[in-house]
Amino acid sequence: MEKPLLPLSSQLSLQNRVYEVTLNSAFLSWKEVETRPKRTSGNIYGPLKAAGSHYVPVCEIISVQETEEDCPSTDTGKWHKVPQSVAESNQHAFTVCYVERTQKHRWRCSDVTLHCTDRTLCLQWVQAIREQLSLLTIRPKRLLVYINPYGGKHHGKRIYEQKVAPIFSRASISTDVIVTEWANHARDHLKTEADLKKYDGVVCVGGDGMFSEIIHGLISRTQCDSGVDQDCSDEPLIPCSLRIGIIPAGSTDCICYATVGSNDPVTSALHIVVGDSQPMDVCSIHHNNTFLRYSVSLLGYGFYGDVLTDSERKRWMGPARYDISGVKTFLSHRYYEGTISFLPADENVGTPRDKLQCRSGCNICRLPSADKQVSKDEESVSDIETKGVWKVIRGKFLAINAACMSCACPRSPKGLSPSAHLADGTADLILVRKCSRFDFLRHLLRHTNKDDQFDHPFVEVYRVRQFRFTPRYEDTDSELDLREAEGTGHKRFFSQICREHPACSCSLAHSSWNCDGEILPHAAIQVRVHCQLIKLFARGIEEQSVFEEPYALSAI
Ligand SMILES: CCCCCCCCCCCCC/C=C/[C@@H](O)[C@H](CO)NC(=O)CCCCCCCCCCCCCCC
Ligand SMILES: Nc1ncnc2c1ncn2[C@@H]1O[C@H](COP(=O)(O)OP(=O)(O)OP(=O)(O)O)[C@@H](O)[C@H]1O
Ligand SMILES: [Ca+2]
Repeated sequence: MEKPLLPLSSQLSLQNRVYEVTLNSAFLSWKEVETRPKRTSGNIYGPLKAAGSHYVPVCEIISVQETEEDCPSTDTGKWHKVPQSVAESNQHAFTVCYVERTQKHRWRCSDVTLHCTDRTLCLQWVQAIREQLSLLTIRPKRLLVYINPYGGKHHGKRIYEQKVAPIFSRASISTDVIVTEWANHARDHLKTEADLKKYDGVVCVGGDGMFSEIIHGLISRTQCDSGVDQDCSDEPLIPCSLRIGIIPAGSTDCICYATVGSNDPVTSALHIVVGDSQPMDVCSIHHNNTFLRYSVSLLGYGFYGDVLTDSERKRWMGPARYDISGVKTFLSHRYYEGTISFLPADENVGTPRDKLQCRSGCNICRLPSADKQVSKDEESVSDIETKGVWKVIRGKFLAINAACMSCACPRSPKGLSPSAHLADGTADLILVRKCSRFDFLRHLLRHTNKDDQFDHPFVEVYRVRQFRFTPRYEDTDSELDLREAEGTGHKRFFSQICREHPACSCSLAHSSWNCDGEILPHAAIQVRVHCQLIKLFARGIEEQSVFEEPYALSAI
């Protein structure tokens, strides 16, 4: 058959009606054609413009296939009706499966079956659409999939088999699937064993912890292959080339929620199929000259560290463990003392308190950042950063949180820092100073509604590129306190501090860092944001209007 020329246009039938169907390099469209008599022109029959017009961008078509009439279709198992009308009296049809947007940023597979007058025309349409799809080279063809069978409510395997695998096979994506057998199985496999050249991407089925395993495996492998020493906190890291997909099946799923807008497995699978790409910042965390971990979502000391420590003992409860531990930690009302020093970001990346939220195609994330200027100006990242002025804050805190992105999740739909950006090379540092239980509750409540959680006198927030934290008990500047602690025992040391603050009923204690849901072994840490170190199969959260009025005719 000859190569079909574009635009291709034919009158095809759909549900007993005739449609003008057109394919060009950007869209597949079908518009109803009426064959009722034109009143103004007597007995002449002619097409009238009908209301129902549909436009599907070619980049959102998942697949096309010839449809066998009067027998079950191969992938849906549904029986097609025997054509009744004159228009459908022929048996030749093809089905186009495409992305449809529904509520709350969710995507669904939708399909349309168009009937042709003869088989040649039908094959011409199938060939033309397949040819356009083959030009979309950004789409993955081969994926390496890791499933954590124990994440969230332990539904990972079922979610993958029932909801995701059928979509991948419809889109002709081949997969190698590994169901993990122990914690860090996926990380170590990626780091040392996996033949990454075979794949166009890596997919994890699980929660934020499982995603963390994948990035640790991929980032370490990339640095190792390029001879970069991860222990050296000043050395720039090499970005990973493989994209990562997340099929949410965890307890928080904040990385999926904040990059796609929902925690729906079908939506995530479709973002993978269409080959979306969303760069993302990653924080590296060091203790002196030892690399500890990477973080992409929450790095939290104090409240969120304690919630995590307590919740790890309650893993058997599933996602509810965080709420139980959250209430318990809230009631214990512990505060922590220490010093935070940080390098503020340039003003052109906005501030955590502006209302500019990171959305699909975000302009802030497209700005050249200090990190990206490095190759142009032949100046190292550390040269640029040392020109900045470090700020130092010492005090008593209920929580110290760093969010590399919004951390939006079902528990907090706008997240810990609603205006944080996915790929701007900065993190938002949120300091919640010691305050009453009631005030802290007001602050927490604002994570669940539209009110500004930073609009409290005891909350400060800074956009930073690097920061350091030293808890008071490790702070060499507090030598007097330390000597006192050594000489008389920690118990007396802490009780003395509490006596100094009789008005507040909180108690001073040591906490741990919650690093994307993992506990860090050190409290004194150095953190640096690496701009766009990884890429996800996502596009950021789409503006609401994109799916409310998908493709207004005036825009085409
Ligand atoms: C009054 C209601 C207040 C609700 C406040 C909800 C704020 C929720 C903010 C969630 C931010 C999640 C950031 C993402 C962190 C992930 O990298 C990590 C791994 O998945 N998840 C967690 O650490 C899991 C962290 C989960 C934390 C849950 C905290 C729940 C606090 C409940 C306090 C209730 C006080 C009630 C007093 C009577
Ligand atoms: N086969 C396995 N057996 C035990 N643990 C595993 C296995 N595979 C992965 N893990 C570990 O399970 C932990 C939790 O997994 P995951 O993040 O998928 O779920 P979650 O903790 O319920 O969700 P979230 O991280 O979103 O709160 C991760 O730290 C991961 O390293
Ligand atoms: Ca960021």
